[in-house]
Amino acid sequence: MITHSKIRRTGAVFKLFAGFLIEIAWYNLLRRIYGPKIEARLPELYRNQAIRFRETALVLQGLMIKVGQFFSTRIDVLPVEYITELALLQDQVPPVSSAKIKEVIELELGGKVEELFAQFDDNHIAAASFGQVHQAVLLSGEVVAVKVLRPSIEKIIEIDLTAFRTVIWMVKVFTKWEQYADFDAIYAEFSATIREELDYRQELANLERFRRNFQDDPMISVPAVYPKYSRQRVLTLEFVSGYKVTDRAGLLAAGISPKNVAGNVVDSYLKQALIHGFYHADPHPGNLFVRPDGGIIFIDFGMVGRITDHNKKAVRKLIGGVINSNAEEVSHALQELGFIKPAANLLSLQKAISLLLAGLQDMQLEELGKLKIDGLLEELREFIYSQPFQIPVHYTFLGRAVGTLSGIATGLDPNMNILAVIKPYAKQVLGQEFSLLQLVWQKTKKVVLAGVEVPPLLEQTLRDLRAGDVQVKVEMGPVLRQLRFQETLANRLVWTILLTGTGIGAAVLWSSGHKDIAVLLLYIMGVLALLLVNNLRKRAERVLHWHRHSRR
Ligand SMILES: Nc1ncnc2c1ncn2[C@@H]1O[C@H](COP(=O)(O)OP(=O)(O)OP(=O)(O)O)[C@@H](O)[C@H]1O
Repeated sequence: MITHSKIRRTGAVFKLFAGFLIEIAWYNLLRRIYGPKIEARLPELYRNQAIRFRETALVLQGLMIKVGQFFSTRIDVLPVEYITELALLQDQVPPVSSAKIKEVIELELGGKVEELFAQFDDNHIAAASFGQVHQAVLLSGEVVAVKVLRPSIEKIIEIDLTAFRTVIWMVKVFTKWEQYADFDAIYAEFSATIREELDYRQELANLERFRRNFQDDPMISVPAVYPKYSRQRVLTLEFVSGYKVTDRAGLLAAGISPKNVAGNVVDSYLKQALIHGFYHADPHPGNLFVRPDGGIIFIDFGMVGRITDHNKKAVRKLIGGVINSNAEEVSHALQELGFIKPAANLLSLQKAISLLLAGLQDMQLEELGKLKIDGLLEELREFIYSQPFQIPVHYTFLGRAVGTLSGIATGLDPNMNILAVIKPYAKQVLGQEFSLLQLVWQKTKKVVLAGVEVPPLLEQTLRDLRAGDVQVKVEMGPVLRQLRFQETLANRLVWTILLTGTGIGAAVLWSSGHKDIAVLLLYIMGVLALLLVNNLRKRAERVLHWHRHSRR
């Protein structure tokens, strides 16, 4: 039985993540003592953590399952041991009884299920983290998929969101990971997206918008919707079927070319991102069906992403800059898109970009055509980490979609030629009469025939490189440091209140017989004390560091 208790849910999440952080701190300490040989223990540590995460998620359900499923596709974020364990969450979500599901339907649609539908299958088709899907037949004879929110899921999710806020707070205080990501902004975006997913009216509107965007494209379709049978907690859709997009053998046996299917999927995403500015943000294989003609049916519009006109313009600038090998234009476009950290040194960055562009230019046309999407993503990721880049929060979902998509596309067509797929868009998106392929060829030819042509900025960069002068780093201004100092006092006060509060709470609960909760509070108090010590240590280190610097 899934618990609705705020204390128990928050306690379990807190305990799990506090355990993770302590283990990581312990590992780091061991590594400092014993050196790199200790790294052999990492896979085991990750596997154990992932198993504990999965087990807790299956007990708590709600947001934990969603988060686990979300990260199970993020090969770019989590180690493979995590991915393998979390992937099991896709098929292990415990279902709700059909009686409970029918109660929700009857409350929402205002009638008896037997009167609303000619048939309703008590066996579910899918039990997802937030909802459950059942097949049914309408009185008019259409076969439909009825998607129903789990009972009380909204309440559970609100509790879990608060628990995750606590985890973020813990990560911010206890680790230095904040330098890699703006956790507050990610939380804000994540919670807004999650709340949208809890309203099927929103999903219906998203689906209709997607349908309109693709009305002239015969290769992309979505199920019909039945608004009369849809409310906030119930969504009734045409029942669709098709081949699984990852079933290469099945597609081949049915005479469908996996290469064409991959082309259709990638093509539809280029349209979504570059032309419509509205994309399906959860393209996992279960949400795509392949039609017998190789076309794609998209389902599940709970999570969508939007790209503003301003950003679309910047993307065009970016593509133009890459094609013309104009590092200045590329860096400005990246800046407009929010990919450059505010304190970055733009000149150094432009130099780094011009190196990258020159690398692209040096590449033969054939090599460029053979670039595989996942290889490209890997290189891009390394580049992003080594430079003053940040991934703006609203691209977190696009990043995940692209990651999942590249897995699907390369699975279907390992030799996919990205240029051939992107080519038609270069013309449409840039609004100019030219062929990307021709342009790249011209550039490559120039380089190949005339020897290495070095643009002036690159020439300077190469000189700087030799002189060891290319360094791209983030500079934190003195103002920020000042602000941090002022935060310290307020933080101390919060710490004291938290520690005393938990202590008093534990004593009261113990004396009133709630020993298990009191023990949990004492546990929390212990972790808080550890955090406080760590926090004080970090501050002391920082003060010492600044003193040393200010004396220079
Ligand atoms: N219109 C439909 N026709 C046939 N099957 C459907 C339809 N809609 C949903 N399903 C089935 O139900 C499953 C879950 O549906 P959907 O992805 O829309 O729900 P969800 O709650 O958003 O799940 P998740 O969060 O796991 O993506 C699908 O993978 C599919 O098997």
